[in-house]
Amino acid sequence: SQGKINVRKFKSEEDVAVALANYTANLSEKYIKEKGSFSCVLSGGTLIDTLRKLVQPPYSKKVDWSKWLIFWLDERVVPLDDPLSNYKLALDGFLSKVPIPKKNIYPIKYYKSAKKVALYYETRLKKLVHKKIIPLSSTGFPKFDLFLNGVGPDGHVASLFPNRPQRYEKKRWVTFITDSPKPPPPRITFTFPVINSGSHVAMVVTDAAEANAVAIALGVLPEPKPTLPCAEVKGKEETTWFLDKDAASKLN
Ligand SMILES: O=C1O[C@H](COP(=O)(O)O)[C@@H](O)[C@H](O)[C@H]1O
Repeated sequence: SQGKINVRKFKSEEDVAVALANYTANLSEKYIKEKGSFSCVLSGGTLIDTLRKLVQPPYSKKVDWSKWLIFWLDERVVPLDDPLSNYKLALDGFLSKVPIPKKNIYPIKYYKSAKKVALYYETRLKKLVHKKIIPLSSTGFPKFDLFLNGVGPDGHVASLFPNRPQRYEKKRWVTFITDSPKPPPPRITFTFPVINSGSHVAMVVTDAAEANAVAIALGVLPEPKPTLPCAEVKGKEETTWFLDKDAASKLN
């Protein structure tokens, strides 16, 4: 079973950034108290900029960064120092600003072959589950504490796109795509069974370009068949949509 869905609407992107910092800092405190660590899965795109308040006081002071574990929702198959890399984006905009131990950051190693990159990350995750660094959910997939997801204008989430088969993957933890409609074409991505085994999922959307996708996902506009990938995201405890005025503009 999946958890409840919350929709939080804000006047501006700035207000979303503040609320997201508060929400993430509170969850970090809760999980560290309960289990001694906090696993956080980062997407690329605009999300990293929306996280900017978290690395500033008062939030940055409240968080025990030494207990954070960082993973990626998806990655572009490019070297880690390439401007298109989601790792580089997170490093420059977030990770370089807070004292998360290097050993707790799990970048997705680059190989030329997308298939090899996906296999590498899945194998790495399986080892972490075996060592009990990440727990296994009753679903048989790893259980992360928080997913911080963005949404694309076409309704994609992670690198799971509307007209691509990866969104239907049921067995693998990580899969790959070589013809992503959004550049660059080769990417790897967590699959839906992994995302939907996560405890908390934040869907962070701050652009008018995504307003239609948001309204479809939240049942205000009719769903296409098959529905959009972003409509299929549901965390085990809760899914919280953080929307600014523009992203929420088609909800009323
Ligand atoms: O390509 C990607 O796009 C999505 C959405 O990005 P946004 O810029 O529209 O927020 C992102 O979540 C994903 O991680 C990224 O690889």
